[in-house]
Amino acid sequence: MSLMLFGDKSLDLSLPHVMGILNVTPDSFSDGGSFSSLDSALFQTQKMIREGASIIDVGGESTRPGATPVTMSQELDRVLPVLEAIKERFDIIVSVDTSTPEVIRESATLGAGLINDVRALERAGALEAAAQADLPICLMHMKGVPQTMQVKPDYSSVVADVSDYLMSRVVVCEAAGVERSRLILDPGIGFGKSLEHNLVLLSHTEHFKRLGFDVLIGVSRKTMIGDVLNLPVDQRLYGTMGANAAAYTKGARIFRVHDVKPHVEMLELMSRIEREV
Ligand SMILES: Nc1nc2[nH]c(SCCc3ccc(S(N)(=O)=O)cc3)nc2c(=O)[nH]1
Repeated sequence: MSLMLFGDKSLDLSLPHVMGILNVTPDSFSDGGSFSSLDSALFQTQKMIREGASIIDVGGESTRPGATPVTMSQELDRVLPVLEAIKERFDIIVSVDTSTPEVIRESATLGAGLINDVRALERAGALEAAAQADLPICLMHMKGVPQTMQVKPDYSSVVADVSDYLMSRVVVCEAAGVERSRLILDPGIGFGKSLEHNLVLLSHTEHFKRLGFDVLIGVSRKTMIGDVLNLPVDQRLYGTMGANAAAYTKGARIFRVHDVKPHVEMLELMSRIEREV
């Protein structure tokens, strides 16, 4: 049993947990912004909860390669109404996928249970806002910026480089008063990585676990699946499940996915069998 507090709820992170993706951006890379309206966002949220999601991840800024940056007010206008509406209607942990201090602060006030920052609190003011929010924080590695991160990404040793970076962010967080027990690490699949880099990172998921942190993986429908299987984004479920299954066997416990039910069922069997003595 290893409980982690997520706002007013807690999760046993010795068990796998599915984080359902709720993109409230018009250009989200995989569902084409089909959840732009509040009603459809709530419908999708209800569906993912019924399918067994432990966390709903709300993101107001698309950070896929080539994405155009959003303004702070755009991000606030997209995220906060959805967060508020979800908290009013459902009993679920809501994580907010943001790098923006004001969004971190407002989201914490409105009852967010996790800050999920693809920029590992690098933005000015983000670290202070997250420290004050007293919430768990996912620190993810991104090399460069979404607009150019996929242009010939290069590492001397991708596992060492990514873990050194994440540990440097852990040190900075601790100095700001964030206890380690609140931190989750994420190698950032697809964020400034080649196919090979992504495969090596997934193969070495255990390395991040051995650093003493819970690990979150976000591989759902991403290009690396398409590169391996030569399939379009709407046919990458099985490859996504394979990647998540491999990451599970190597210690990952939170899986950020579009397809909740398949992963809940897959991970139920995997965790039951792994626990059998
Ligand atoms: N913690 C965490 N949060 C996340 N938020 C997102 S948004 C996805 C952005 C994207 C889309 C597609 C590609 S690609 N070119 O590899 O297909 C890369 C990035 N992802 C993650 C992730 O992984 N972890």
